Amino acid sequence: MTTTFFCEYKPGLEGIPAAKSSISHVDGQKGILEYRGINIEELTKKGSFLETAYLLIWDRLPTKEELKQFETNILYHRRIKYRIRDMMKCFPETGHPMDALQTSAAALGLFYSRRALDDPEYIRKAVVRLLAKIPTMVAAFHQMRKGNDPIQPNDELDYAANFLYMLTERKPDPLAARIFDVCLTLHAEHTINASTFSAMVTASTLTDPYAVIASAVGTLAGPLHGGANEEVLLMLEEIGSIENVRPYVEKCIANKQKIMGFGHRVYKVKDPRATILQDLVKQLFGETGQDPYYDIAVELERVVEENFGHKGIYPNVDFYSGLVYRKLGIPDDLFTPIFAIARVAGWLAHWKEQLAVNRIFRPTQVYTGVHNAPYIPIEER
Ligand SMILES: CC(=O)SCCNC(=O)CCNC(=O)[C@H](O)C(C)(C)COP(=O)(O)OP(=O)(O)OC[C@H]1O[C@@H](n2cnc3c(N)ncnc32)[C@H](O)[C@@H]1OP(=O)(O)O
Ligand SMILES: O=C([O-])CC(=O)C(=O)O
Repeated sequence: MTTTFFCEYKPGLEGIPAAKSSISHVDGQKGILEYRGINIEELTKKGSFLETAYLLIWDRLPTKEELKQFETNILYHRRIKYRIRDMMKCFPETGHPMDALQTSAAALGLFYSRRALDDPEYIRKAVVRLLAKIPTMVAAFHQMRKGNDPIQPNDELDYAANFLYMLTERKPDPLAARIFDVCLTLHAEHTINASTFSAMVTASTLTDPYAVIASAVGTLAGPLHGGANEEVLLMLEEIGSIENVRPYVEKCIANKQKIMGFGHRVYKVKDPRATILQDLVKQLFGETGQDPYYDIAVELERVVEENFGHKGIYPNVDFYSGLVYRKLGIPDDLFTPIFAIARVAGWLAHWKEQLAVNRIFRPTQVYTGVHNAPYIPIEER
């Protein structure tokens, strides 16, 4: 029997619509990103991360009372069960925090997996629990791998400030907390990227939301996606000086090696989030002094544009974020977990949207193997 294919096979599903969504929109030619129609520049200037999460998940900006209630609910659920802490204590301290996060997010399902997906209250609680507990789990693993007890959430601090506090046990200064909150808003959502697609595929089987988030965390970790933010700093260190930028780019061209933090499936101009993040690094110079890696990054952007601009290869969101986090005193291997903390908002919005119109994802493939192959007994192979 022959199978008819109605559309051309596209590696990486480039340009193939796999869903309808009203959550966010990217104009890759003009460099515009909107969440529920609101431009990202506007949201980062005027809004907060939790307000943005509410907007993404419930399709409108919250009223003052709704936002207060949402923030209070999240604050109330920030602690994690001692059994999850004990489980995390057994993780190898040399393990990557993204692996620790994926495992811990999945473990939440052991406690809360009722799967009442048609119950709005179940959905609301899952949203609150995941947004509340993921940062606590990231910070707890960070403390425990250093041999410390986890630092309990501080009820006087908001979402962003509390995360920074749980990393250091020091209340961050208001500018640092505000900049971190802007970073979370910037990373909260980005249409049907790889990790969101992963979340949607997992959601489409009607499994529990903890499995949805765990699968998305695993996908985000890769160096072609969220994991690139950590790789960028390694690359800047390897380059080491402004003079080495051009030889480094030439070496990448000769070896057909990707330059981390550059290129995007959708943007053919500079990612608008990279522009905002670059401004944030510069703002932090006022507080913590210049950074030699920033100068290398700027030169790298110039040389990459010179060589690859014609191909539409410009900095993406992962290029400048690590420099901001370093200025905030955050260790490099927490950069991608921080991306995950923010992206939980977008993943949950897509989970909810998927459930409303669900049909299991089950694409087709172009079979390239043989037929009627003989079974050769093991002694004859
Ligand atoms: C949050 C995020 O996920 S943002 C992306 C983070 N990832 C990175 O920064 C890793 C580096 N970038 C990349 O690997 C890619 O640009 C991706 C994965 C982001 C997008 O991949 P795709 O859309 O599949 O583009 P693809 O890899 O096919 O590249 C298209 C062309 O641009 C080139 N190219 C793309 N990105 C880069 C790069 N960073 N450095 C050098 N060349 C690049 C490719 O070599 C290819 O060239 P060719 O047509 O001559 O063969
Ligand atoms: O959209 C993409 O493919 C990757 C990206 O920038 C994101 O997930 O933020």
